[in-house]
Amino acid sequence: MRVIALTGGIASGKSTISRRLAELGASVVDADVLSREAVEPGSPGLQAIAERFGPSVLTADGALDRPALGAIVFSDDAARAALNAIVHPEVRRLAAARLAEIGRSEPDAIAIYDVPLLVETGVDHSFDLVVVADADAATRVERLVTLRGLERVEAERRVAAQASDEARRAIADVLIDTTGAMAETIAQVDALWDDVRSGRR
Ligand SMILES: CC(C)(COP(=O)(O)OP(=O)(O)OC[C@H]1O[C@@H](n2cnc3c(N)ncnc32)[C@H](O)[C@@H]1O)[C@@H](O)C(=O)NCCC(=O)NCCS
Ligand SMILES: Nc1ncnc2c1ncn2[C@@H]1O[C@H](COP(=O)(O)OP(=O)(O)OP(=O)(O)O)[C@@H](O)[C@H]1O
Repeated sequence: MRVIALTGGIASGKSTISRRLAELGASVVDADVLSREAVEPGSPGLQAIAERFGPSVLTADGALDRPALGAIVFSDDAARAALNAIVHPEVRRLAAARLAEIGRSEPDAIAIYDVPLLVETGVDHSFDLVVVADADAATRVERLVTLRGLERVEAERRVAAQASDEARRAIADVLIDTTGAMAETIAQVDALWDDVRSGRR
């Protein structure tokens, strides 16, 4: 099995890329999905969050109130670091387990680990290739405002809570420019897939 890490800032187009790679035959593991599993009702992660942030970050039925917690952690670096310290070790554990499972059941698989915070959490050497979805910060803010309905200030906070474009480019083996037409993103993904399948990458 080969494991390709796919990273990029918020609204950079990672989902578009991983969806296309899945269509082409890759097995995708998504850190955002795992981070939701890590805080399911009844999980130690959710309990730790409730202890650190108090009952205002829980909904009436005891689940995580994501907008409430987001409002806290995207405007407070210390709060975000505390949340990361609770959630990220569990995400890492779940990702390792999922990838190991894929490796066992499909030894020839090309696995994609879609991980928004690869720079922030530290790149180790377990990836055969690092692919970065590359859209500049201004484009990402614009997408968050126009496509996801965030207030501009909120969008800017989220972008500022992440690594810089330069830091992500510095770890990239392959850059996919996601600022053009959708078809151009797809064409770059298809070319990458051909390179990986044929061993050129
Ligand atoms: C703060 C939370 C509750 C907000 O939930 P919400 O549903 O609004 O956002 P969602 O989880 O879908 O994340 C959307 C995007 O925000 C960005 N983001 C999320 N968490 C963080 C973080 N801690 N630091 C920087 N960016 C982040 C990522 O680009 C992510 O793809 C949630 O993001 C969370 O629990 N974050 C901590 C876990 C985490 O780091 N997840 C991201 C990668 S594993
Ligand atoms: N050329 C392009 N390539 C990729 N996405 C594009 C392009 N042009 C516009 N978009 C839009 O930009 C948005 C990118 O969002 P997407 O959910 O793919 O990003 P993401 O990196 O997965 O975000 P998040 O970190 O929030 O999970 C989508 O709404 C997509 O339709």
